[in-house]
Amino acid sequence: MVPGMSDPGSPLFLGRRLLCRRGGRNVFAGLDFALAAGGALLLLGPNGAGKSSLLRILAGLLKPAGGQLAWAGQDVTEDPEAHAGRCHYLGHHDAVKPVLTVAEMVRFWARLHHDDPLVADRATLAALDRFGLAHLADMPGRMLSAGQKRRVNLARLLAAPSPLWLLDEPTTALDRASIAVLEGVLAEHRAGGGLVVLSTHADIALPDATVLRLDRFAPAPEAEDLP
Ligand SMILES: Nc1ncnc2c1ncn2[C@@H]1O[C@H](COP(=O)(O)OP(=O)(O)OP(=O)(O)O)[C@@H](O)[C@H]1O
Repeated sequence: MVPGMSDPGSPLFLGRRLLCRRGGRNVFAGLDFALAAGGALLLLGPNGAGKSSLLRILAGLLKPAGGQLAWAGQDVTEDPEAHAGRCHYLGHHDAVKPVLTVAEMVRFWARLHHDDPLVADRATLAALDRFGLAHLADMPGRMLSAGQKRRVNLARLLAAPSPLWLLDEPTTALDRASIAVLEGVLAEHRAGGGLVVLSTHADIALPDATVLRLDRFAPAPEAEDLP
């Protein structure tokens, strides 16, 4: 069981009447969701529908123009640090440092999470192994391919466990075998009570996920948007 989880079945992470406004325009409005431990939200919709914006709102990186977000019944704005501590947010850009090796980057995350360096090192090795990166452990970030960089980012999900995974198009640049590994990792995270919110334009197995089509929450054009 991931630390910080409540009983399976009861809603743990809730969004109510979320309104997203960017660049002076409403992107989506009236968006509700409820996720219990082990639950998943699959965000779909065309380019510009607001998938990345919603993920940034859920991570606390972007303030919604309206609505509420609650974790275990508490508004997340009451304790933003606690919320940041329970999220793993993976955006479009891979946080890969050109001069650090694969192992150094993953170990950085593991040591943030695990106080005992031996435990952190074990978690690093396990994460590298799971994402097929063990043979690249000593390779600097600048020499990695796009898919290898993406796998380094995904490895931190395992190296530094957290209950809420917010993943923006995580399959980008991954080959089919790596997508299968990711699918297995997501399933294990959920089986342990973890939550997943994931946007994608590709096929990925996320059994029993709640599907949110962001374009369905597009508000009617505002007066100033009309020609
Ligand atoms: N930094 C920004 N400033 C202003 N508007 C923005 C900004 N980033 C995104 N937007 C706008 O917000 C809307 C939603 O963008 P977002 O990136 O959330 O969509 P998306 O569904 O993730 O798209 P894609 O499938 O292309 O990744 C778009 O109309 C976009 O132009």
